[in-house]
Amino acid sequence: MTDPLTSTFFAVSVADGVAHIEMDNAAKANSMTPAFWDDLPRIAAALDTDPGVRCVVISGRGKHFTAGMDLAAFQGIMELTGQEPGRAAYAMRKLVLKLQASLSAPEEMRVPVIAAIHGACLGGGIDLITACDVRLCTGDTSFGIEEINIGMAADVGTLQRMPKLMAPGVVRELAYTGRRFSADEAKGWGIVNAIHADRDAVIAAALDMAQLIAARSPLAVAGIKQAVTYARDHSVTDGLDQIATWNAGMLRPDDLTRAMGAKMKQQQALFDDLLADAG
Ligand SMILES: CC(C)(COP(=O)([O-])OP(=O)(O)OC[C@H]1O[C@@H](n2cnc3c(N)ncnc32)[C@H](O)[C@@H]1OP(=O)(O)O)[C@@H](O)C(=O)NCCC(=O)NCCSC(=O)/C=C/C[N+](C)(C)C
Repeated sequence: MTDPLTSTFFAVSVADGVAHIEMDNAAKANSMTPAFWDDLPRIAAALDTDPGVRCVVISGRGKHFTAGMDLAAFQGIMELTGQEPGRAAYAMRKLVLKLQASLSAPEEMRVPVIAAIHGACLGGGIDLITACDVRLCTGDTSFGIEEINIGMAADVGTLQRMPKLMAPGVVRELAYTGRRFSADEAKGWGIVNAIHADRDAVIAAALDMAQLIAARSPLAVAGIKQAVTYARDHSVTDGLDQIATWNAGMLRPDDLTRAMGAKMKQQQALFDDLLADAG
């Protein structure tokens, strides 16, 4: 059977509870080829069902995080429009839904995903990072909702998730104009948590954060991820109801005892993995 972590686009490694997914198409600025779209959901699903994985870092090899959609592949997509209009529209909708599912994969994982961003982060790159839990970047990162510059509205997550992460008026400006924006602007708007000196430093910081998360109760971390995403999409009242039900069912005396016992002794608590099939 083929290893689900094997990919022509990504290099994946797992150590001490942290998975590192690296985009590895550096010669083309990690532009998103068909292998990106096919492999990301498969890799995310495989890591998510690995009980030993407790946090994920995603980064890019080479000079850039990602230049977004591979423009050569995009030409191929456009050829669909040469078909009978109804069928072409049907096929295009199906394709966009497939691309959306790929980029929703980080959000749908039980474990947090941290994006370590450097260089260019354009177009599909913004879709990708807005589906992650946490974003860190380098001072030289250049972001852009680039789709308007190729004559289209972003359609795989940016316009839906980004206004929930920062001021909608600013998102509109960036999406309408397609102007690139800096790391300082991104930090000022709260879409990135911190700026680091260079690629090595941002990846090291992301891996350090991932280690801290990996040392926490994986059940509690999964509960937090689910609650924050639920709260984003529902009212406060519904969110409070959701977390009450979650904790009523999922709060584990074992984890509480271990966490509190270790805290009293100023030690690091050790928590059991989630079951392999816990999803
Ligand atoms: C700023 C960029 C990314 C990098 O600039 P640079 O000066 O550092 O490097 P260079 O321009 O020489 O690029 C290195 C090689 O990478 C190739 N490249 C770059 N971007 C792409 C791309 N998007 N697709 C394919 N190949 C790309 C470039 O041709 C060089 O290859 P060679 O050495 O010539 O063989 C700068 O490259 C840049 O601005 N790139 C364009 C970015 C762009 O317009 N991206 C599209 C964004 S729109 C999008 O993502 C839409 C998504 C919607 N959806 C998902 C639904 C399709």
